[in-house]
Amino acid sequence: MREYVTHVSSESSEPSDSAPPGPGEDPGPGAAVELRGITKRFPGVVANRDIDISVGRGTVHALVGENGAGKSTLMKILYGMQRPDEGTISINGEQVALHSPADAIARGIGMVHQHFMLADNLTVLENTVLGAEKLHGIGSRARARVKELSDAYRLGIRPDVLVEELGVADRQRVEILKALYRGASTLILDEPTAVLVPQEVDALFDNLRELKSEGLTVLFISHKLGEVLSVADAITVIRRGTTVASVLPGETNARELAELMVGSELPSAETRESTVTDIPMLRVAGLELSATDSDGALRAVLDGISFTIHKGEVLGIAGVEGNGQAELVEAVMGMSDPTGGTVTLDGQDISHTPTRTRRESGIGYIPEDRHRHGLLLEAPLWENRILGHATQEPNAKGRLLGVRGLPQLLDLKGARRDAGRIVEEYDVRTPGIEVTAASLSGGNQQKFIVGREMSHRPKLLIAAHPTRGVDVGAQAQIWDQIRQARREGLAVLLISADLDELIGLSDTLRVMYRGRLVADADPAAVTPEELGTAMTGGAGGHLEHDERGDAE
Ligand SMILES: Nc1ncnc2c1ncn2[C@@H]1O[C@H](COP(=O)(O)OP(=O)(O)OP(=O)(O)O)[C@@H](O)[C@H]1O
Repeated sequence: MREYVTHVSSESSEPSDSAPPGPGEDPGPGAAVELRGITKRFPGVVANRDIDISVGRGTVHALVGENGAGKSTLMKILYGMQRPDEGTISINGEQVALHSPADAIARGIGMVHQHFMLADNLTVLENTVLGAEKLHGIGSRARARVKELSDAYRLGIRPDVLVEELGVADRQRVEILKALYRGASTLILDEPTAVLVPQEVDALFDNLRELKSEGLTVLFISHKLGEVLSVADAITVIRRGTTVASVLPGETNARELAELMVGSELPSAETRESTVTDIPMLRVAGLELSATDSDGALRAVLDGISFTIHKGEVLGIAGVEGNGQAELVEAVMGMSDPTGGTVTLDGQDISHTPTRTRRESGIGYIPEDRHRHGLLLEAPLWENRILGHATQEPNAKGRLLGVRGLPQLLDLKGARRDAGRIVEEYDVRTPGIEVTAASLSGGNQQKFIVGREMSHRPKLLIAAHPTRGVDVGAQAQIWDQIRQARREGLAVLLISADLDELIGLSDTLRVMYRGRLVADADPAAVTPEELGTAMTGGAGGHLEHDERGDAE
């Protein structure tokens, strides 16, 4: 295995003088990517400041840093989506100007975004060649090339399957294949493990090692420091827009990395203490929902779901994405119309009440898709303070007018003031509350949503992936906030792909598989691997399997 690791130092900031390789020529050792003195300014923010990174060809290079540190901006610059204000980009020793992703692709840069960009109703093969070639009449050459790439990198691609039938891990492999098909020799992956279960993470890392052994270069962003240490050959730490260190995984550990990222020590984890009462807060009984498959068959997406969450209890639901968790959340929030079953909140049957009423009755909601359900991306932050809470203080004033459909008067000053408070208390890194939600980094958007939802002191918090995309420091802070509220009686329905989060926060853990709750696990005893097995339909370990899936 070849390893090229460059430390950020004065010597390494010398410009590379190696000539670009000719077509088909072995590029030999050297840097696949060199970024020198990259600076990028947005109004009120310097997102990247004099960044230096050298990524060795044929290595896996990780980029870590707290939320808003500037990682995504830097990767967007390398993928031609943003132009730097200063600095140079060299690819395989040649200085380049990238005006668009097409330029980057032509230079052998591929990117797999966090939100996949595949067309559900097309096959894997069609998705792979889409954009690179005309779709009608995909020739046998394209098919052969897809198979060849899939075999060479052991991606296990089935070309004729519809993408909608694939799970998250398979979709990710299609995205990787798609980049390889376009000739990528350097792959950028943005938080690739955020949505994978442990077994899938292992499989992805095998794929990355395979790519590396064939001479490809991988550059990835991650907040999961344990994973970074296990797969990367080199790690660059970015803090407040600039590179502060480049380290070797063998010479550091997660704590040290976290300290480099945040510039201070991390809060230590809290010990487990139970605050569960015997007062039911949310009772879900016999929830049923069906959906029509692509072949026209009716399939149960919620199949007799029953559970109770008490005051002071966190009920965690483990499951591979797409097994009904999203539908369960929508049903409890009143965003869908289940065909059977009841939802009771604090003794009130809310099965047929609209979402707004449910929120007003005390449900806080951290949605899975923050862009679709959590934020108005083009609106300023203070307006986002109002979203979902337009009839509640501090966003509304006066009494209800009693006229149907007329809300209270909006209290814009109140909303502004409180948005400022959330920014302060939840350490949302932003130049102010007047900027759009879209201009915040992903992790900072998430912190704002968590702050907003916790501000209304909900009785029940529905938290879908509450710390997805946030850095380790902010994650510890959000966990503390949830634990603190739980101590004061909050009930939480927690859906998460982060098994450490599920195990660490939950008082009760259940596994969802194909629309049913199929197993119970003791959070104090179960391991992430055992949970991962149950989530993919397996049995064993510290889990009690429930044949009917409706133990209530
Ligand atoms: N289009 C934009 N307009 C204005 N500001 C922006 C824009 N994109 C990013 N920023 C700002 O640049 C800074 C860096 O953001 P970036 O998304 O690169 O951070 P990140 O390290 O990827 O964070 P995270 O881990 O939360 O994804 C942040 O302060 C962000 O608010």
